[in-house]
This record gives sequence, structure tokens and C-alpha cells, in this order.
Amino acid sequence: MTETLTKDQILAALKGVKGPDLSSNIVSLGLVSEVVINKGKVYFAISVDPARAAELEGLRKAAATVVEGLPGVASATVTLTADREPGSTAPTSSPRPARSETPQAAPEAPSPKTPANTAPPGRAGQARQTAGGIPGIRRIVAVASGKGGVGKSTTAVNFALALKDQGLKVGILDADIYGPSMPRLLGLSGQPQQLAGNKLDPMRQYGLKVMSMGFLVDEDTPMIWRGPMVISAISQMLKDVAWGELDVLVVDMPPGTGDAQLTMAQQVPLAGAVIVSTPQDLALIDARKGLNMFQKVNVPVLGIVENMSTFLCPHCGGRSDIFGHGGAKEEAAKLGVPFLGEVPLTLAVRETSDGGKPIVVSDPDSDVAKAYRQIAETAWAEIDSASGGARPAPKIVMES
Ligand SMILES: Nc1ncnc2c1ncn2[C@@H]1O[C@H](COP(=O)(O)OP(=O)(O)OP(=O)(O)O)[C@@H](O)[C@H]1O
Repeated sequence: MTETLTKDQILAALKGVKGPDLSSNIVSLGLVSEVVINKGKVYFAISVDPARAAELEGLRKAAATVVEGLPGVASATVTLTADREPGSTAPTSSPRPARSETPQAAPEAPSPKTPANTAPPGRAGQARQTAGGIPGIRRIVAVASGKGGVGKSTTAVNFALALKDQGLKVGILDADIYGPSMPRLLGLSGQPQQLAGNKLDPMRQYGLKVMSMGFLVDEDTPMIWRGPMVISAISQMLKDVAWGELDVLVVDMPPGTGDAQLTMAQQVPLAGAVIVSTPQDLALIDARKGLNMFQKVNVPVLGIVENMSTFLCPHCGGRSDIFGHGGAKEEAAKLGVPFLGEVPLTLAVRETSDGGKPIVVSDPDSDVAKAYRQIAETAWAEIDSASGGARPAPKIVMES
């Protein structure tokens, strides 16, 4: 029965799986992360040396098979993670106590609003060397914000739809696994199908391919993922999803500039990042942290979007600058990064996004939809110039 399934049962079963050097089992070696159980679905990570990740795929599968064999287990999501001790530049190689048994030693998943990262220099460069491309995906673009609630996910989804309107093949990955919002924003429910070869078929909506932790975990399940598990969950959503051929995959990043975000920016082979900010000073300070984070790991910042710029009254059409106006534009100029455009605060954006049909699809002729399309065009031109113009050639129509 699902209700009786316990972490201890899972750990006991995992004691039957030998570690990388066959010296002992993966539990005693301290390689198994916190085990998360949700309605019979089991999630955990195994810490390995990243240099050996490919050769240890068999170990990952063996652990998954053992757990899936337990009564009451519907599925097991097991990831290999290159967890590192804070401050170290090399992966942990010495055995540690199992984290699930020593909660005081296992840092909680970083809060989405943790302060700017203080990772030691050198770490970024090292991780970028290990970040590989995803076959079939030509560009990965992150949409990020220094703080939560500035409209990052709303911007990400409309940005993705606007890129699709340019004739590009677009996917969107909801990496905000603390608070996934793509199912709601795109009016999607249900679960992705499992395909042959253990890949997941992405969901589809309005011409986008979509993957979100929200499809795999209930929205009200507390996210007790540990930092390393966050990273490996995202890496799994990147690599174990049958994205097919995509011109661009838009990644809706978790808000904030903490360690999880920094690691993700390192691990995902990003072509560039779009930073979303509201015009207030406080939001802009956080946006600057976001910008620094990407620059630290050599990811080009494609530009800043000012969201909730001006309030457009749906009744009288009047404008008022509730949060100020133009702050992000000035900030972009100060920081020497492109300003991609501004999106007004409108009831229509909120209603359409929260109603599962973003404004670029529900009202494509509106000024706001045009603003998103303009932002997407400018950002895509930036990606192009940053990567030497690999965009497919436009179709030339000869008119007589
Ligand atoms: N331009 C806008 N006009 C009106 N409402 C907006 C606008 N942009 C976003 N919103 C609304 O603001 C709320 C927060 O937006 P969203 O979820 O996109 O923010 P977020 O930065 O991704 O938040 P979180 O950090 O919590 O993930 C939503 O209700 C959304 O509909």
C-alpha cells in the first residue's frame, strides 16, 4: 500500500545496491540523498564523481529497479548528482554519512530568495566545462529574475509564444521547481507519457513543447528538494525529455540568485539570459544580482525586460506609473546590457495568464502581445549576434 511506504524501506532496499567501486552499498557509503515519497512516487539522488557519471548510469538504473520492485512504489526518479561540499572545488569523493540519517548535515534547498551567491572563483569555469549541449536543441535561453513575484513566469511563457510566432520551434522548461507555474499558465494538466528508452514525451500547448515539475509532483506538495536534487531534477528534465528538434528552449528559472540558481546557470548550456524586473529600486538591485550571476558564469545577458511598467486602466485607457517607470531601461543603460522592452501592468495579462491562455495567444493583436513579440525579436537578434548568426535563413518571397 502506498500509505505504508517508508523511507526506511527504501533505504533498506538500496542497501542491496553496491557503490561505484563495489566496496560497499550506496547507503552505507552515504551516497543517497534525502528520499522524497509522494503518492507512491519516489525521488532521490545518488552522489557520484561527475567524471564517472556516464559509466555509472548502470548504478542509477539498478537503484531505480530495486526501488520500483518494492510494493507500493509507482515509480522511482533517480538522478546522479555531482554534489560538492560547500567551498570545495572538487567533487566529494570521500564517503559521508547518509544525508537522510543526518538531517543537520544536509542543507535545506536554498530559499528562492537567498542572497547573492558567494561561490568561490574557479567553480564556475570548472562546471561550464562539463555542461554539454542537448542533442536537437539549438539554443537554451533562461528567463530569470533577482526576486520572486515580478512576473518572470508570465514573461517567460509569452516570450516563448512570441518566439514561436516568429516561426521558431520552441519548448519551455519550467525550472522553477519550488513553485512550478507552467501547468497553470498554459492551462495544462495530466502527466507526460513515458516513451520507449525511458524518455518523457513533453506536453504540448499552443504550439509549444512543455515540461514542468508541476506535471510530475502535485502543486500542493511541499518542495523539500535538497539543493543537489534540484539541479539533478532539472538536468533530468533537460536530458530525459524527448524534446525533438527545437530552435530554442526557454527555461523559466527559479527566482533568486542563490546557489541553486548559480549552479543551474553553470550546468545548463545557456545561450543567454533574459532578466525580468519591475521598475522599483529594490527589484532592480535584485535584477543586478541576477545579471552578475550570469556574468560570473560567462552566460551572455541578452537584456532586461521591465514588467508591470505602466498601469493601463482597462476602463478609461489611462496610464499611471504605479511602480515608477523606466527604471529598468536606465539600469540596463548603466550596466551596458540591452533593454529588451517594457510590458505594462494590465488586467488582461493577469487574467489571461492565470486563466491558462497567455495574452500572446488569447489576444495576439493587443498592444501587450505586440510588446512581447518586440521583446522576443530583440532578444533573438541578440542571441544571433552572440552566437555568430546561426538563425535559419529567412524565406525570401519575390513579388512580381
Ligand atoms: N504585466 C503584468 N500585468 C498584470 N499582471 C501581471 C503582469 N505580469 C505578471 N502579472 C501577474 O503577477 C503575478 C505573478 O506573476 P508570475 O507568476 O509570472 O511571477 P513570477 O516572478 O514568476 O513569480 P514567482 O517568483 O512566484 O514564480 C501573476 O498573477 C501574474 O498574472
